[in-house]
Formats: sequence, C-alpha cells, structure tokens
Amino acid sequence: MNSSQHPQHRTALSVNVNKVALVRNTRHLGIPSVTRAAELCLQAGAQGITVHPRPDERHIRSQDVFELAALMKAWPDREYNVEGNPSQNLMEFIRQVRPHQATFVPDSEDQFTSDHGWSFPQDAERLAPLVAECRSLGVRVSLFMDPVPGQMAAARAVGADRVELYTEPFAAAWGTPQQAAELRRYADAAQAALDAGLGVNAGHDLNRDNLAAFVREVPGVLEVSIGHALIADALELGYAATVRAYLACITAGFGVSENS
Ligand SMILES: CC(=O)[C@@H](O)[C@H](O)COP(=O)(O)O
Ligand SMILES: NCC(=O)COP(=O)(O)O
Repeated sequence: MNSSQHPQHRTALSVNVNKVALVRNTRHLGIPSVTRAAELCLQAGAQGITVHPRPDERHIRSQDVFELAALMKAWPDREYNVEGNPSQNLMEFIRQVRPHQATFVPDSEDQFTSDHGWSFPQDAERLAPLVAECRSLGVRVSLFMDPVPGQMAAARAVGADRVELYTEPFAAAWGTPQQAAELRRYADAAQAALDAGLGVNAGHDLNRDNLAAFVREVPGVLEVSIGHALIADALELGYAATVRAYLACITAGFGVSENS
C-alpha cells in the first residue's frame, strides 16, 4: 500500500519554527519574528505550526509558545503541535495552551537535537498517565518513535493517538545504496502503526529532496513536521515560496506512483 492508492488522504505540512527563534535569540531586537514567520507560513498554505520548547530555551522560549497559541486562534482550520519531554517542561505548556497535538519526545535536558524515540516496555508506566492527562484536556498525543514495527502496538497500548516516526536515518540514507531499504523500513513501521490503530506522523531532517518519496512510499502519513531544512530554504527563497515548494513535494508524492 502507498499514498497514491489513497487519493483522498493527503499529508499535512506543519512548519517547525524553532530555527527562526534561534536566530532571533542572538540579539535583543525581536527579529526575525517567530509569530510573523508562522503567519507567513500559514498564509502560504502550511496546515500547522510546530515548536519544540527545550528547557534551556536555546530557541523557542515560553513566551513564543503562548504568542503562537494566540496566533493559531486566528487560524481555526490549522493545527498547533507542541513537542517536548513530558517529564521536563512540556506538560505545563500543554495544560496552559491546550494545543491540537502534543508530541512526546524522550530528549535529555541538554540534548543537541532529537535522536531517538521512546522504548517499550521501559517507558510505558511513566508515559501512560501523561498521555491520559493530555487526552482528558482534549489534546491529541503523538509519540516520537524509531521505525520499529514491533514497538507500535505498545505505543497504542499506553493510549497514544499517533506516532511520529523519527526520520533522520531515512534522510541520512537518501541518495545512498541504503535508500530503498530504509524506505521499506519506514513503510513497514507505518503499516504496523496503522494496524495497531495509530495515526502516523513523521519528522526530522525531511527536506525538498526526500519528502515526495517518503509520503509516496510510506502509508498513511497524516503530518510531516519540518523545520531545519525548510527554514534554511526560506533564507534563500522566502517563507511563502518555500512553503509552496514543500507542499508541491507532498502533492508530487501523492501523484502517480513510480510502481503503478
Ligand atoms: C522531535 C524532533 O525531531 C524535532 O523536535 C527536532 O529535533 C527539532 O529540534 P531542534 O530544532 O532543537 O533540533
Ligand atoms: N518533529 C520534527 C520537527 O518538528 C522538525 O525537525 P527538523 O526538520 O528540524 O529536523
């Protein structure tokens, strides 16, 4: 099964604006503006905005999380996704902001960037009550996961609505002899998630080169969250042209399959 066999389903693009905040934080001038960046991306057609407010506030700060929440109220058909470790600062944001989606990520306090997903059964007992609290607040929960089919039923068992497949290994294999095998690995993991009753998101190092193939070959991808490459592209192309280029990649992925 691949995306081209499900023309009614299309992957949403959630723009991660962490890196806009990273540049902003190098001065005390408030530029570039994180909310303005988000607004321009939404105007260009992005279906959502993602932030990952790390405890050290190296990029997204508390105030950004709240200002973006206020902005998103003016875009009721778009989604706000807040990522983080629920054992650190994430739950307080979720309680106060109630975004559409909370993505639980098992990062340490000082982690350079996300580099692995949750592990079951080890993490189950800790996560289950936090997942339940989010859901009681009306917040969908997605768990950041490595592409391991055997882990998906356990993710469902702790009450998650979705998983976000950690795509850095796929991105690293792009253009190498491992590319096809990596795509199959993610397709198998996504299928296992779907079979377990989970929705499938994906993110980390997705870009304009690898995105179309990913959404074409990996079944049922509901959302991709993309930050680093997209914001880098926006420095050259501008937010609007960049968002349109990524949406075109998704559209291309939902075009005629190379196999059909
Ligand atoms: C969960 C995930 O993959 C993203 O949060 C990504 O790690 C972005 O975080 P940084 O922008 O801090 O690298
Ligand atoms: N959840 C992944 C994300 O939000 C963005 O990751 P990246 O594109 O900055 O690697």
